[in-house]
Amino acid sequence: MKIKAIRARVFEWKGPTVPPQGNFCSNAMDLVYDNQANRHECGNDTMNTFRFHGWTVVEVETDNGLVGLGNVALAPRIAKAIIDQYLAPLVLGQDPWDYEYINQRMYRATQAWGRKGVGMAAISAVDIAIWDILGKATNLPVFKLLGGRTKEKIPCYYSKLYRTDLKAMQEEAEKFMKQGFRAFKMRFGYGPAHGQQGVVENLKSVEAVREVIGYDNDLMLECYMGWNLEYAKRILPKLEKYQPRWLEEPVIADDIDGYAELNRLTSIPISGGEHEFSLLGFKQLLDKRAVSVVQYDTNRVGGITMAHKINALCEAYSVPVIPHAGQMHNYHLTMSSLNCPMSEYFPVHDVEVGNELFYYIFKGEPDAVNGFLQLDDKTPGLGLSLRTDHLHNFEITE
Ligand SMILES: O=C(O)C(=O)C[C@@H](O)CO
Ligand SMILES: [Mg+2]
Repeated sequence: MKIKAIRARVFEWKGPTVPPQGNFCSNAMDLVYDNQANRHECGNDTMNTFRFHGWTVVEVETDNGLVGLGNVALAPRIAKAIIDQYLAPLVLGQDPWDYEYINQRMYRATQAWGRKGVGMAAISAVDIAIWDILGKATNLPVFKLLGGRTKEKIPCYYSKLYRTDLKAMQEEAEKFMKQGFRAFKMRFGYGPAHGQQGVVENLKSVEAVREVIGYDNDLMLECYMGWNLEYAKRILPKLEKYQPRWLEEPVIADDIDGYAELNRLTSIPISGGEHEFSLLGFKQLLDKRAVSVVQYDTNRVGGITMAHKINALCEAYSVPVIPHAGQMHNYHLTMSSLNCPMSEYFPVHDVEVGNELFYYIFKGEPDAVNGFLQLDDKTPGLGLSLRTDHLHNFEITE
């Protein structure tokens, strides 16, 4: 079997979106938009550079007619250019079963500029498509090629609860508790740029959600790189009484020593990884004990080939892996490893940040039932196909 064609298309959402509300998610840009002077630059939406309204869909085709689907949501137009200009010539003509060799070719050929960020994301999309082909070629789901079924079904945590008004957050938590979720991730809205008032607001939101979900459900706290070490050290002791399962991305991904200091500082496990890339990138995080939960995203880290290696590495360090975002490319890794206890799960909803666009592009994603996800033993490959019913809302670049 040989790879005969690779097609990368950018799907950009032009349909209706939920307008951002100020402070709905603390993030790395907060510190460059102070509260008053220049927030108008971002239309009062400091998260505006962290939207995922464009996705690159990759189709890899073999000489015996199999087509594998891959995806990438970081800098989609750049990812397409990387795939078209740099990766496709390395992959065309190769046997998809030589997936390790192919992944190494793409990774090594782009070392000068691609070992972090969109270079790795582009590699991920091609690699994911190759694994989809391998599943289709063997008539097996991808997880059966990685280690098989390690769980009867996958526990998942409800992930949204962006910072809106506290009553709305409580109603949202209530609604999804009733749907059977037993774990919830919420977003902080404030960070160092908002002073002590922001600290109080952050604590109020955690209090409000705990009030609804109680203490026999898991609560995870998402900072999305919006704090710094000083602020995190100040607020962490105040958060301990809420017993969060983890505190996610308190500082920017490059501040690995900051992660490690916080991870040693309190009883709250620090999590991260959705902005880390490659096997050796995660070795660095683990060697420094920077995180207690690893959250790579398979469509960023280097694909299924790389994620499978990172799963083994994390197992050796006894650090659990709970991949970022859920989505099918991650579910197969989670199903196939005992060291992956659960998945993130975004509900299907109107387009907002854009993580939810996955549901508008692909068919086949499992719905959460009572806080669990199921993968089918008989569905070959990833189990995804392209939807046609939302195409009218996308601008597609070939
Ligand atoms: O789901 C996550 O962990 C994310 O970081 C999503 C991002 O959009 C911030 O909520
Ligand atoms: Mg996150």
